[in-house]
Amino acid sequence: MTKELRIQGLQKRFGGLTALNGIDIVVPPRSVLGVIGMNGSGKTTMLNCIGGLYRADAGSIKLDGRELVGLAPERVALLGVGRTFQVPRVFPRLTLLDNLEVPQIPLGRSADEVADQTEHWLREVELFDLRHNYGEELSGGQQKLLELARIMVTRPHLILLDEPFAGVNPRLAQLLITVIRKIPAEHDCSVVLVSHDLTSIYQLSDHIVVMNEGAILSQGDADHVRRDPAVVEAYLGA
Ligand SMILES: Nc1ncnc2c1ncn2[C@@H]1O[C@H](COP(=O)(O)OP(=O)(O)OP(=O)(O)O)[C@@H](O)[C@H]1O
Repeated sequence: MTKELRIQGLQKRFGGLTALNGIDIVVPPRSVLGVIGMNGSGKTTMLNCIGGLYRADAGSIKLDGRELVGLAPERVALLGVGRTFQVPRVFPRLTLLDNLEVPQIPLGRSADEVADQTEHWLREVELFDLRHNYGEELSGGQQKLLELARIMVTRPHLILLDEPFAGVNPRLAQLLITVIRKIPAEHDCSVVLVSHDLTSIYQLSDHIVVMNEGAILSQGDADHVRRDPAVVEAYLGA
């Protein structure tokens, strides 16, 4: 069952720089949260704190009441949080089949279940015909699709997508949008989507958070955020 993500008072500093300055966000079950903001506003840092790559200095991050702050990335992953990266991290020397089978090893699934999940997700991202190819043979956009499939085979409760559309050609970007849109309802999983691609964010998100210098500048649905004078000013300049 999908779980609620509740972030309260999240702070992260790097030396004298405050990258996150008291962030409060709730991501309800089966929803898509879009996160936008200028370069350096703290979007990736927030994903890194949720995923356990960075330890927050203050605040809490709870997945259905379970505190994630202080857990190692592997523990967070085992609790059902999947993560993709700005530069996709597929296994370059493994076939696509192996890329999707490896993450299922710790889950103790039967061989049939592993094969079913693998085939399902390779078809979903339209890479099944390339299943015997190596990760490194894919284009950058195909690698982003494979990376998404690789976290989805674990049946996560929450996925964190960092710039999934960056450097992806329009056809594959549209396929990514189609796949991401179905995830909450069909796979009972919430999505936190960080992107500079406002059109995709507006299309996909139930709720949008606009970050600025480590704080939340605005939040609401697409209509609210698009019209918020503070957002217009931040994006278009005063
Ligand atoms: N590991 C780190 N060490 C030091 N400073 C860091 C580290 N990670 C991030 N920062 C700093 O924290 C601030 C927020 O960075 P972050 O990458 O979270 O921003 P972002 O909104 O994701 O930016 P972009 O849109 O460019 O990816 C920046 O000033 C960045 O330089």
